[in-house]
Amino acid sequence: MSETTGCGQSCLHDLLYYETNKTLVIPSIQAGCLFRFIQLLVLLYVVGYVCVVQKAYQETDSVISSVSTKVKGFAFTNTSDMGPRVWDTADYVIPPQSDNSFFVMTNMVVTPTQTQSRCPELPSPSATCVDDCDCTEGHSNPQGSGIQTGLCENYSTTVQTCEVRSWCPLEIDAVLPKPALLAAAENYTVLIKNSITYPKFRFHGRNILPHINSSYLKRCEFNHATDPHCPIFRLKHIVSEAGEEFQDMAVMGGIIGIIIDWSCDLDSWAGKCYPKYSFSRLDNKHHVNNVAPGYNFRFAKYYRTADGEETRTLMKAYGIRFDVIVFGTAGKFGIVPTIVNLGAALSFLSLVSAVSDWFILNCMAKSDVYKKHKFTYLSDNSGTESISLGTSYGTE
Ligand SMILES: Nc1ncnc2c1ncn2[C@@H]1O[C@H](COP(=O)(O)OP(=O)(O)OP(=O)(O)O)[C@@H](O)[C@H]1O
Repeated sequence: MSETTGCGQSCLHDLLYYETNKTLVIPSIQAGCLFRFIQLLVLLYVVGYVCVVQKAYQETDSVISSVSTKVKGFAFTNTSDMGPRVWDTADYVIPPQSDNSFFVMTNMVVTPTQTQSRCPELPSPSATCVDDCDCTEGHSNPQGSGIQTGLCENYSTTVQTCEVRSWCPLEIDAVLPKPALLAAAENYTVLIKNSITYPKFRFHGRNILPHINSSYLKRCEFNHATDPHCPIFRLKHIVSEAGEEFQDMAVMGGIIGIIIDWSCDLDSWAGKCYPKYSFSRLDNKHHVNNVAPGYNFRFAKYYRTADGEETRTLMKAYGIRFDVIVFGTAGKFGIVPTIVNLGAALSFLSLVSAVSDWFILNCMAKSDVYKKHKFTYLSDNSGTESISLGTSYGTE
């Protein structure tokens, strides 16, 4: 009981007694060096990392951007389906314009003069038949080509398949042209127009920089080393910068990212704000898991024959979709972040004496002597110190 009372009293005293710092000068070169070294580390952190690297004195804003693109170039094909044919931008850019991306057709499977009629389904385990009982009228397989009529017909002299109501003749895409039909697409060029704004700082920018004039625009071509600000890019160059071979990619198609980085320091002393371009393949190109590779879709062009019958040319288009990805954060000096971050960083300075004290009181040879002088307890009634100040403890 008395022990509890004693502890309670001492806790109460600890709580109510006033503690104040006193300065203890330790004439130790070792302790002094340690103290200055930790001070230097904190200062380097504040100046080097917080101010120079992090630029914590700046306010920041995220970019808002708009993109438009225009592809140019020609390709020539001579196939049995289409005969000799020149392809220009209106033929191979599908759709003609879209948000932040453009698709360039590089390869295709063309099925001309399809009409609404009946024809035997392409041979597959689910479509082959022996007689009409194997086919169900009205049945359709999403992987198939149409709606079954319920009849079993000769597909060839050796194979019978269920007849379907569909656009006939059916598309056969088992064999893909290799090299790609529009292999010449590697020499197409694309003009990318990109306007950005940082609303907080009322900053507006364009990737067609002020020093670019129309004659330069007509002849320039982007190159990291020689023309890093030219907004016209050769497709082959984009794909090779993304680490891919254009002709390989042209066969099955794929997706490439054109990344425009507008990260800028808008302080007047920091220099101009220019876009930085980089390129990367975005779709899966995993060498092991290479199921369903590439990028393709179908579209058709519809006609009416002289006798009024509707026909169409079906295209299965393979190609490269280029996604233009714009990102960036701008920073500019602001008084509020400066005060807040500097205050937070400088509060680390209080760590310096804490770390030094710990080292001196625990790791140094005379730590017992230093401990005695570090804490002085004044007795209640006499007002004299329990350990006298000014005790000599020698010099190291
Ligand atoms: N893909 C491209 N490759 C090379 N130059 C291009 C490309 N797209 C546009 N240009 C050129 O860049 C300039 C600006 O193009 P913009 O589309 O603004 O003007 P335009 O007069 O409508 O172009 P055009 O009629 O030649 O398509 C023009 O000189 C244009 O010829």
